Amino acid sequence: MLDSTQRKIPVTILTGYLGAGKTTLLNRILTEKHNEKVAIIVNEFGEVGIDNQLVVNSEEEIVEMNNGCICCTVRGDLIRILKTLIYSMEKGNVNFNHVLIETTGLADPAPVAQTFFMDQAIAEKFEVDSIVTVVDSKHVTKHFNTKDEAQEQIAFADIIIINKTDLVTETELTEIEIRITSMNPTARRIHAQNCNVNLKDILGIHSFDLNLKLKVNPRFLDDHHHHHHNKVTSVAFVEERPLDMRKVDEWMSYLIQHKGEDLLRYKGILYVHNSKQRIVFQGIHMLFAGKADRTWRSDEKKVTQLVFIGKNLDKVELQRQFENCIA
Ligand SMILES: Nc1nc2c(ncn2[C@@H]2O[C@H](COP(=O)(O)OP(=O)(O)OP(=O)(O)O)[C@@H](O)[C@H]2O)c(=O)[nH]1
Repeated sequence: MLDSTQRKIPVTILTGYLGAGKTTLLNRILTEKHNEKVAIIVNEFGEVGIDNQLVVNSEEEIVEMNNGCICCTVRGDLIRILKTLIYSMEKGNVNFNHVLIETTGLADPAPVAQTFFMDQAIAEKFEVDSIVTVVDSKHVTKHFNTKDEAQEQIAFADIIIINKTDLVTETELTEIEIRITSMNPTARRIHAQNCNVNLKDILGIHSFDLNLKLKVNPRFLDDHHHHHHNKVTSVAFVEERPLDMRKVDEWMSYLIQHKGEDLLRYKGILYVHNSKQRIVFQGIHMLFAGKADRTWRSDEKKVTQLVFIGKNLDKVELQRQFENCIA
């Protein structure tokens, strides 16, 4: 049980634009050895939760929040979840000494961090350890001038993981680094591939400094957040009939060619005809990969779950194209 003499529970806020590598980092935290026992809160933008199915099996406590963006509509949920976690720990039902919040790729981290200062009960039990922002080297230059969220995530970070360095040249990487430094000169920058960072560099580092955040945003502690995600919407499909993989591939080629710019993120688990394995489907703009994942378990329902996040998404058209892929 926590009392006032005990240290507060450190909280890592994990941000990064859509597809940057947050779940990849989360899986490292869940599988690699470190001293923390981490309770995880995962928030996704689409109404169908895919990430929870891409997270490795582990004994850690994982709570999903799928009904809105953590920085806007579901901040109340976040407070409730944190209070429930404390209550469950005090009852001896769960055990953790660190909390990690994976935000949606569109979340502004400031209001999430603000939660830990504005709600007194939360502020008594928790403290922000750091804001860790994962950057997709391949796509970040697209976002520098257009995506407020991506910029806020960088500006507000304590640690910036410059990920996917395998997809860019040395020169491109230097340019990205210069740009990021100009946006946030104080954050520590770490280069990575598949977020292969030393977890000691990101967990339990006490690098969140409120005064520094107030310099970045003097209104950080004002409680009026109006964040409209720049007309980004999501479309999700859930289908129990198996899909024809050849048709899915054709559909993806078509979408990438015609809608690649607008498709910020698309991902899912596919139930494919004549395949014993789940097909995991991952896309960011024009970069798409579908690969065989684990075998379907006998105790689970085979079902396709697919989410598209982007601008100008035509739900009716996508629905028609998706239905055309049913085997
Ligand atoms: N080539 C390459 N691919 C990577 C790297 N890191 C992650 N990926 C891939 O990028 C895709 C997106 O990674 P995720 O970890 O799901 O990204 P995310 O930030 O959790 O995505 P959202 O939650 O949808 O915003 C996946 O297909 C990863 O395997 C990397 O360093 N290099």
